[in-house]
Amino acid sequence: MRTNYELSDKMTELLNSYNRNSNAFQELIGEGGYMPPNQELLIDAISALSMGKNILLKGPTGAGKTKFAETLSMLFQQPMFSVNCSVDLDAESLLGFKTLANKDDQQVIEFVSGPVINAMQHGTFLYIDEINMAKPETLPLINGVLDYRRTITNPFTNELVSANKGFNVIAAINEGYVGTVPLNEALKNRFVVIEIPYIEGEQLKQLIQENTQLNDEHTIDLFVTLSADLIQAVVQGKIAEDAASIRALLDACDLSVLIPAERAIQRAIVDKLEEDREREFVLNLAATLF
Ligand SMILES: Nc1ncnc2c1ncn2[C@@H]1O[C@H](COP(=O)(O)OP(=O)(O)OP(=O)(O)O)[C@@H](O)[C@H]1O
Repeated sequence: MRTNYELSDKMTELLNSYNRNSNAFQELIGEGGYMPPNQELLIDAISALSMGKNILLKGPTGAGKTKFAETLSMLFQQPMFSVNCSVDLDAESLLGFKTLANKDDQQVIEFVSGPVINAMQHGTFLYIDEINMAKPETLPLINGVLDYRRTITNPFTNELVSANKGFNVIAAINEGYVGTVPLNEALKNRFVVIEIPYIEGEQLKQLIQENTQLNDEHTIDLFVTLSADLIQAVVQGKIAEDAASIRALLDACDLSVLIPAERAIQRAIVDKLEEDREREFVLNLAATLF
């Protein structure tokens, strides 16, 4: 495989174990904490990053996109600088800013690098979360960083910065979420897209067992069923996407250890919904299960 930088020993071990279909592959992924819904998703993300391509993790809220990025950063043994996008994101929060500093009793102007420049210079991963929350005019600033050039002329210092070996970009997008804007085509074009769906069934059961304090198997099974029903209701347009978030489900599982499950669901899932009919729908669902 042609790579833009040498794979770490751990990566080589990982790909070898995958090729041999060994359990070591599962164990290595397990260490990072992300539970992939299928192996293709994992292999495709690892392959793209190994070849120096940017990946765009696309999926609903609380589907594990950030967890996946952290797991990839662990697998590649690459620290990760992060940018959280919002409408306020500007060149300074991406690239850095100038400030006054004291050097040898003299005041000098220093440039403090932001996450993009830091990740490029250190040759590490850069995670851009909620990439479609940024104003459309902001991110094109880093188009050159994201394509074959892997460079940027820092507008604050006028220096040309080139990415060091190992620099890679992982972005996350939650399409259709309130406040998001469609991703600019030129920007989207610079990524390989990896869809991140919610995990379900046995995998979700295992995630609940490993990540919450709930250990009653029957109750866990009910939460797994609740999750499947919520996902279906989202697909049918009956409730907002947030209702099916695995993050919220894990909170409900935890709370149900100390308070009744229905109330746990109300606090963790129902009360975040905007409309009465959505809240009623989920409450009814919970009442039929618990
Ligand atoms: N497949 C999964 N494997 C491991 N953890 C998961 C998975 N899906 C969800 N989670 C858990 O759900 C919670 C939310 O995950 P995370 O923050 O990564 O989601 P996200 O997709 O980045 O959400 P958002 O779009 O809201 O930022 C975390 O506690 C995470 O561990």
